[in-house]
Amino acid sequence: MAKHWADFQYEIYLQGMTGSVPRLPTDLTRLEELTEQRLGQGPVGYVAGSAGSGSTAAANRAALDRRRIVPRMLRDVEQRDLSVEVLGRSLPAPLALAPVGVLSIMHPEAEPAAARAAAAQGVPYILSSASSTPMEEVAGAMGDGERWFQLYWAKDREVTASFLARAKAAGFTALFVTLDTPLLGWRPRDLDRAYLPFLHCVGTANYFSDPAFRAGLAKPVQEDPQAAVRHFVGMFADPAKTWPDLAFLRENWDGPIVLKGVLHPDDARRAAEAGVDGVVVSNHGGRQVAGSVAAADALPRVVEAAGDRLTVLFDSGIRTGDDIFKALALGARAVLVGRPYAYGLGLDGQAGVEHVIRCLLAEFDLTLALSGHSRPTTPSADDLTEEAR
Ligand SMILES: Cc1cc2nc3c(=O)[nH]c(=O)nc-3n(C[C@H](O)[C@H](O)[C@H](O)COP(=O)(O)O)c2cc1C
Ligand SMILES: CCCCC(=O)C(=O)O
Repeated sequence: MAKHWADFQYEIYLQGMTGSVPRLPTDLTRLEELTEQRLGQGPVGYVAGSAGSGSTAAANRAALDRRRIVPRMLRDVEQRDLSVEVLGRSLPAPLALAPVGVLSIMHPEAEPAAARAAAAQGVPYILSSASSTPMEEVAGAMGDGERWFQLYWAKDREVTASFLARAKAAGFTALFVTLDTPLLGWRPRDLDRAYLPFLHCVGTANYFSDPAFRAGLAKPVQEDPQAAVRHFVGMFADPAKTWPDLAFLRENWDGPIVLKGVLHPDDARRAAEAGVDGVVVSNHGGRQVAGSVAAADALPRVVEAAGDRLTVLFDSGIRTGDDIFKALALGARAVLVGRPYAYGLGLDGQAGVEHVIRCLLAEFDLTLALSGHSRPTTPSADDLTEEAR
């Protein structure tokens, strides 16, 4: 019989016969608390935190929880194939690791460990341009794993051009351009501790190692790290950008381009007109606009507007296999997951990230089968019911 992601379940039980249990919980919602006990409130506050009073992050969860699956019976789900085509590639499952910056605050092995975990499980890794490790080093750790690159679209054209050239040379194929962070959101949990993580990785980080970025500094990073961080916050993104500016990226990147952080159907239409390949329906895990629409509530209208012109991906709030099922049933081709793998990294390095990927996909495989499906492309709105708010 073909290997299924769900086999992880019996692997765990069978290992139990020799007295061993998983090192981390299989209910991934428990990871945040454990990571905080291990690493303290500063780093975990940054990762767990969100904009304002946290209402958007809560709404993301509520919008997924409110939708309930209506399982179907007797539909032969013995042989399942979770693979999906995304941006011209066949992925083993509808999952990728979301770009999460400054991972050295979670674990000293940081992004390379997360990227190795993704490559080992065959899942694409989207490297953040705010990585605490230079992108070439992360790419070098990945073997032939699928490398996608996330761009914060800098004010300084030379810095953007340098990032694109470096990413291309390092073998990154798709470009994820994050649109929802032209400014950093209002994040009280970090503000109250005056905790901005960039000073913690100024010696190593991707930005600070970039020649075009360094050219803009009056003194070398090591001599005045605070000035380097000040320069970074002033230029990593550009609130003056508008839709026509996308032409610069289209001209300077040969591979697929995906716009991350689209919530309005008209923005999806503009994305299609701009000639990009996809969008990620996302509110940045609730970290940017407090009071914003829940990502899952925005998804169906974006899917409708995209038609067959764009690949629609989804993130913000995915914690379980049934969340993945719901996002696909609402029209996403695949999902990204952020915080859970950052906690897995914090608790157990590469192995912790692999644990998170395997738990999510085992539970998704079982949810799919137990709901009467054997392919991730077949769930639809007909498989869901929506409870009253
Ligand atoms: C600590 C942290 C750092 C992040 N850094 C980035 C980043 O550098 N670039 C980006 O596009 N998104 C970034 N994100 C947003 C994620 O890519 C993703 O949209 C979000 O985490 C999804 O929500 P989830 O954490 O609920 O899965 C970050 C999220 C977190 C939690
Ligand atoms: C400068 C912001 C980079 C990290 C980020 O996107 C986040 O914390 O959400």
